[in-house]
Amino acid sequence: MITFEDVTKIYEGQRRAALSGVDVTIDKGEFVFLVGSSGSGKSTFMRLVLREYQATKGRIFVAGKDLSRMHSWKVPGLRRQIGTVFQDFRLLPGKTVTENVAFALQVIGKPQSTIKRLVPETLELVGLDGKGGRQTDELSGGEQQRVAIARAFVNRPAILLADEPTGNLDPTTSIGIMKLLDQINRTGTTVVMATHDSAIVDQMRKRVIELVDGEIVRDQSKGVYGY
Ligand SMILES: Nc1ncnc2c1ncn2[C@@H]1O[C@H](COP(=O)(O)OP(=O)(O)OP(=O)(O)O)[C@@H](O)[C@H]1O
Repeated sequence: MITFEDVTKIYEGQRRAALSGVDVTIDKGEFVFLVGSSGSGKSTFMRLVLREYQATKGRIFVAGKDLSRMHSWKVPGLRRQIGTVFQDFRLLPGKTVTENVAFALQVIGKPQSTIKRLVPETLELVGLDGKGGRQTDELSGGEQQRVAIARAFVNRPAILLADEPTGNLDPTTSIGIMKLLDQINRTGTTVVMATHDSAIVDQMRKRVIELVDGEIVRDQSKGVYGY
């Protein structure tokens, strides 16, 4: 589903590589934690998958497509196959839960009938049944993250990228969010999650890829946060 072949990324004006010689394959349906200290390259990895940036060297394949050869007009199509979730939720202010989730389908031109069906179905899946009419700023952090996950998943993407999704949440709420991501993964969606949350990584026992200064130093199945 995601393959990096000897990928190096050097941002413009930088001397040091943000990612260096990264070789990795993430198969369809896998759940992978990306760990590493701040600045080790986790977000850069995700931005390359989304083709927010191009690799300086090497090749990246996502859902069978070579991103270095992809025309820019095809990038929106790529991103439709990838849901994203962030630490700071990034919901639309002044809009209800339903409006936030529906918006993701409206921008890709889905018919109203599909939106009417998919939004309540997805809100139920993420545990927000009955909360569609609420303003998102009235919700708890955990509930807001559920809205963000519903929005990311409503189009049933092949890949879900989560960058520190539990970073703003307390441990109990975080466990609920992880159960939800695990449930989404079990539907066949490939999940890649960057995190500093050692307790969660140790508890979930999924594949762990560790970056240090842009290089993969560990790739462990059923791994833990640190040795
Ligand atoms: N747009 C940019 N321009 C220049 N340098 C950047 C840019 N984005 C990231 N970097 C640099 O690339 C390196 C990797 O950063 P990246 O954001 O990928 O790390 P990270 O592991 O996600 O960190 P964190 O855990 O703090 O989110 C860092 O040295 C960072 O300063």
